[in-house]
Amino acid sequence: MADVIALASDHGALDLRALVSDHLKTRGIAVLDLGTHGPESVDYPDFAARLADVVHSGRAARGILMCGTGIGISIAANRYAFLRAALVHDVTGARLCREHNDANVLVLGGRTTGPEVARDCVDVFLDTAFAGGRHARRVEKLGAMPPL
Ligand SMILES: O=C(CO)[C@H](O)[C@H](O)COP(=O)(O)O
Repeated sequence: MADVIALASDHGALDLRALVSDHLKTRGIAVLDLGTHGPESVDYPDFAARLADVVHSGRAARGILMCGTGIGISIAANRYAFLRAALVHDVTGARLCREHNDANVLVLGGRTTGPEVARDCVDVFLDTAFAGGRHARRVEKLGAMPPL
């Protein structure tokens, strides 16, 4: 289901995740919401793992992750070799993470990024293609990096 976008966050980005979900649905994009579904304190690695599972199984091609800053959940997501998760704070980052890094996961901070910027970042992330060329060689090297 290449058109499905998976979403997941911890409690630090509940409002932003709801906003992003609504925005995606307004664009006609199918959303697979992986939680968290309440305000209780949870652990962001668990939600990166949920998203990794659905991307790995092919239930979603791309995802958007959020935590308070986006930092912890991006660290967690990038433990999975098939995820290229980019923590972004502006539309330039959202564009370049697609053009240069072929990022398949956008990461936003629920406590650091406002709604307008977040919506713009989502749109640019979804609408920008990987540029390939010299960047393809580098992305291939990312995928081939052995664990030490
Ligand atoms: O941003 C985060 C990780 O990078 C988390 O959302 C944040 O650390 C959660 O903090 P707290 O338990 O104090 O709500």
